[in-house]
Amino acid sequence: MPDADGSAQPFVEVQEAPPIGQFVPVDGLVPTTPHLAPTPPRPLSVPPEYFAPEPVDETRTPAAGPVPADVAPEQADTTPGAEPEAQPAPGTHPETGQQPAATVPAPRDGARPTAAPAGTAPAPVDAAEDGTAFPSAPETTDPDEPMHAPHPAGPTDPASHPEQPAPVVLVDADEAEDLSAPAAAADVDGSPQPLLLMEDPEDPEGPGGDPGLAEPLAPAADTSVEPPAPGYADAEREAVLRVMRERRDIRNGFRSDPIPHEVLLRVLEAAHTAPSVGHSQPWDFVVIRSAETRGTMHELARRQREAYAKSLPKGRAKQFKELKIEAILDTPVNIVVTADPTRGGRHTLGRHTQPQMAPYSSALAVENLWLAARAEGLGVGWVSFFDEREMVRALGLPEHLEVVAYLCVGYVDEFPEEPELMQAGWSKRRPLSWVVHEETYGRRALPGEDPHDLLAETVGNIRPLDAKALGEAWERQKRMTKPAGALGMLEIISAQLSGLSRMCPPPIPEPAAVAIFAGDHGVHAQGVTSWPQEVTAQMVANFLGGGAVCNAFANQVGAEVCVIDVGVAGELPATPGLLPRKIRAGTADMTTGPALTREEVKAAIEVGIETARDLVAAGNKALLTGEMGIANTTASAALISVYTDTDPADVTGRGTGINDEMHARKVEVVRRALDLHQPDPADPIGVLAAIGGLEHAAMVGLLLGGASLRTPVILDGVSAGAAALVARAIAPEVLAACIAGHRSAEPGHVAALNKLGLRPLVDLDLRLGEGTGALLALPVVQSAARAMHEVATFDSAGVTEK
Ligand SMILES: O=C(O)c1ccc[n+]([C@@H]2O[C@H](COP(=O)([O-])O)[C@@H](O)[C@H]2O)c1
Ligand SMILES: Cc1cc2nc[nH]c2cc1C
Repeated sequence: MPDADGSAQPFVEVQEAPPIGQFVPVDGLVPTTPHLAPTPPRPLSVPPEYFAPEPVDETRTPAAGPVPADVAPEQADTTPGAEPEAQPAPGTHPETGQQPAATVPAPRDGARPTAAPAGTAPAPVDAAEDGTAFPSAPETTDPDEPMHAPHPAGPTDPASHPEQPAPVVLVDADEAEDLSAPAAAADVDGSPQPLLLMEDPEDPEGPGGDPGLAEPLAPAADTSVEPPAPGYADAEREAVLRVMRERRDIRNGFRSDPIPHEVLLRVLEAAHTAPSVGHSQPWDFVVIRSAETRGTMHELARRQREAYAKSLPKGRAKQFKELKIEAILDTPVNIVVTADPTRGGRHTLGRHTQPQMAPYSSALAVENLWLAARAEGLGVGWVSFFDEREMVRALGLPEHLEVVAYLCVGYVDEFPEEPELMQAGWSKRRPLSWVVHEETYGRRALPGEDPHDLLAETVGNIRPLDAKALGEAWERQKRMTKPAGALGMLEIISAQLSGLSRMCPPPIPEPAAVAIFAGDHGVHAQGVTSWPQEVTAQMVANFLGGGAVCNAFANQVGAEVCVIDVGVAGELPATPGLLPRKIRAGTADMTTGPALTREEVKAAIEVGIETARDLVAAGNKALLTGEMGIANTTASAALISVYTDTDPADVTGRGTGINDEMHARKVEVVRRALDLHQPDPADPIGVLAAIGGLEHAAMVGLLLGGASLRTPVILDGVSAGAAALVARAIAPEVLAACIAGHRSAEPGHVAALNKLGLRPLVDLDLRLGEGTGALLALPVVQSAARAMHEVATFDSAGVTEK
């Protein structure tokens, strides 16, 4: 198939060469399974504006030799019953030529799912091996290092192949990248971002507040005459930066050596020079050495620890159990840092409108103390497992004081290179580029760089599966004590997880979080559902209260439930667990005009990307899609009709349950909307704006965000399927991260999965949404990864191979 410029695209003639985890229906061949054979690289089918020019990176190793020889060729040789000219079916096991035993449910339209030929040309091996699934500086401990640029593949006009016949590059023929690289790409549609003006941050000290600068501020110097005040010499500056970089919150490895008085004095003096609101210096430091007092405090912390552990999802609680969270008894000195909110009297400068400036000031004293302690070789651990009032009483502190910190201080065996919580896999460091905004919130740019578009940056960081890790996964499966191919689809999933994470065995996808995006739909006015619109908000309250099916399933599998209001019509009260990210209060009626503006679509996609970032940075190793939105199966049907080129009658289902009359109307509503907008599948943002929902757009963002962070995303039902089609139109390689959790009873979902070439793991006629099908599939995915870690090899177990 020629590209827009007439040049031939590799693979396109290979029908639907499906990405990993995919099958493609082609008449005559059953069953179908995902396909992991490496395919040669091809240009990305992504709009050119998604990519910045690739800078030359001298440090990159050129792509090396082919994938282990047995991966692709064996498939071709051993596929049983193949037509002479036929290529092996996708998902054919590279070792045995077998396909998983489970059959794929036949699409409801009667088409039989079949295999597509695999692209079998050897793929170059990914040269770098950083083994880091998270994109923040995998090759360096500095998260703020400048980062690699977007994928070097040349841009390709998506309009040239609007149906995206899935010639997706599965295997990363490129290099491992530091995904925190700022992508200096243009805005997706070139439209300017809305600007918000921000005030300058207030100086916490107020004018002239620093004790060392007590004189009134001099008028600004004439820079043409006087040079500015000097900074520190290079070595001194480096020492200051080093102490900040190497400060750690220490819980392990404390020693009992006493701290000399002069050392502790220097540390407390440093704390006492901290900036403070209105120069009020609201802190006091209570130095505790007594074993009895420390014992009392240890007991208080132990009780709080238990209460916190009980509040955690099981997946997290398991991890938490392994963590040491305080060293009260292991350290010779504990220091309580307090804030006196009354210090300085009622007219304390700067505290008038912001009373919280008093404890903030004491927190700055804590940081000073911490840095000075690090420079002395002293470790500090800040313990916050206390009920503050309980602690005030236990320590006999004056009742008007606030406790800001309880610090455990002592000499240590060593200072870990990374925060202990990172080392334990509890969390990940957020790159600096995620948090620096230029002038207005959302215009992300590091100093000296042009602002970059979040969507473009995310798309630029999505990579195909890593060939080396994929090859290692197949090799390992060959050596595991089981007949080759005996784990069927799970072998494919575990290979996908290896290729995605670039690690073999892959990380076990636990803890996991389901992100439930909630939004309302203007098309509700057309009578396409029998449920009132307010049920969306009511069900959100139910999710947050823990009373919905998704909560029961999440409890069962130990996942966290995270609810995001991206467009609920009504106001939702602030509640723990709810992320208020409303872009607008429901979409407009797509039968009378566009459902959304392009800007709203982009904003909702960004909500999804940010959600992925937050959940992954918080330590989640799998993301699950969920949604809630009365009438959203109408929008899903419209999206699926566009991306599968199927008549609305074949992809419009009964959603929450409707009678024949309402169903006929729903089909006509979808048809009318498509007639009105004539959506162009090559313009995914435009498609979402015309007929999509806010939760669909946010799920697109979650998928892209998850893929860019090399984190698996388990898809739920019909709306997730619709979102995956849109996400693939934006970035075909997004499918490397996607796992179809289940098959919904909605006919559109089957069409979507067929088009995506994804095989669902669970097929139980569910039609609920809210992440339930994805949650049921989670243990299957986790089992696939765990088998790679725990199953013995023929050698190690002394089992004879055949
Ligand atoms: O995920 C599915 O496959 C699915 C199938 C049918 C219904 N739903 C849920 O039901 C709601 C939409 O249904 P409806 O009939 O109001 O369009 C929405 O909240 C979805 O989460 C979800
Ligand atoms: C009760 C109810 C629960 C849901 N969960 C997801 N979509 C839903 C729709 C309804 C109507």
